[in-house]
Amino acid sequence: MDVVMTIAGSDSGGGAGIQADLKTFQELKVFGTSVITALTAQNTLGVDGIFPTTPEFVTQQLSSVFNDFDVKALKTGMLFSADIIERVAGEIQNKEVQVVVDPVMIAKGGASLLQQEAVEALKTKLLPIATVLTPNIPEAEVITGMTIKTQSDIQAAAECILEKGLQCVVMKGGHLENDEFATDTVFLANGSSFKMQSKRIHTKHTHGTGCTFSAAITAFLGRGFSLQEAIVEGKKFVQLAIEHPLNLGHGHGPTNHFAYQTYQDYEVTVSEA
Ligand SMILES: Nc1ncnc2c1ncn2[C@@H]1O[C@H](COP(=O)(O)OP(=O)(O)OP(=O)(O)O)[C@@H](O)[C@H]1O
Ligand SMILES: Cc1ncc(COP(=O)(O)O)c(N)n1
Repeated sequence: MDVVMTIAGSDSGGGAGIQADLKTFQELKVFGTSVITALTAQNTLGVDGIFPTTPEFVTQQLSSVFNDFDVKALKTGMLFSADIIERVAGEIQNKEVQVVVDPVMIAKGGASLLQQEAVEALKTKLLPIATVLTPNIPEAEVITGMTIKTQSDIQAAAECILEKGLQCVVMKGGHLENDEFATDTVFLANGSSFKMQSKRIHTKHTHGTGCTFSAAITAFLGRGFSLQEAIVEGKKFVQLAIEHPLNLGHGHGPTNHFAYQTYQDYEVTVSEA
């Protein structure tokens, strides 16, 4: 069985973070290991508290897993501080592992999951060793310092991000104003690009969509899919998870990680960007 890893924060409400990642890994038939960067006291209504792990203990968790398992692919989610980012980058930079970076910054409820001064470490330490980055539009704006409104802004921001040395950036369109479609645009370092379009679901149950998407990409990479196949199939996984909500909690509820196995009937439209 292929082994993958998530390096992220714990969501006590189970919809995002480590919990969403491990559920996704399980559904996609890879063996999930985890390195916890912070505990959050959280539910579908918001984040009530954050208790970060010490950077030393993040390193210890990474060593324990890497000393025993052949990790094929990993993802990072909530990393919280510059210290933790530096520890993570230091531990993974010489490993033969595909690295999916979900640059988690702000939770849906508005809580900050990444300290402001950590953005520089993300850009200079983690992006150069990433295989793929999956920013939403506000995250891409913070990383590039650009304002992103149009498709040409998306392209310019993606090109700026690719200059950091990673192989691929998936610009997620969940936050774009479009009533009909949720469109993500994928840019590769070799100059090619493509669009992935799915039906926009009108629901408030989108807690953890970004975590679930990046975990699904990681699982497919771990299983040996090509980068493009892993990204497109990851989009299908998150689409089905949003489309068949569980209706849990009183706020922004979790997505449905079981849906991919139950309903295999969705086709993501892939076209030229
Ligand atoms: N309402 C929706 N209907 C269908 N797909 C959606 C919807 N909202 C987001 N998506 C898709 O879900 C994936 C995650 O995108 P999103 O922009 O929500 O990430 P995110 O903001 O980083 O998520 P999170 O806030 O959970 O970290 C993308 O593929 C996006 O297109
Ligand atoms: C531990 C953790 N990691 C990531 C998110 C982002 O998810 P969302 O933006 O859906 O709140 C979160 N809320 N909590």
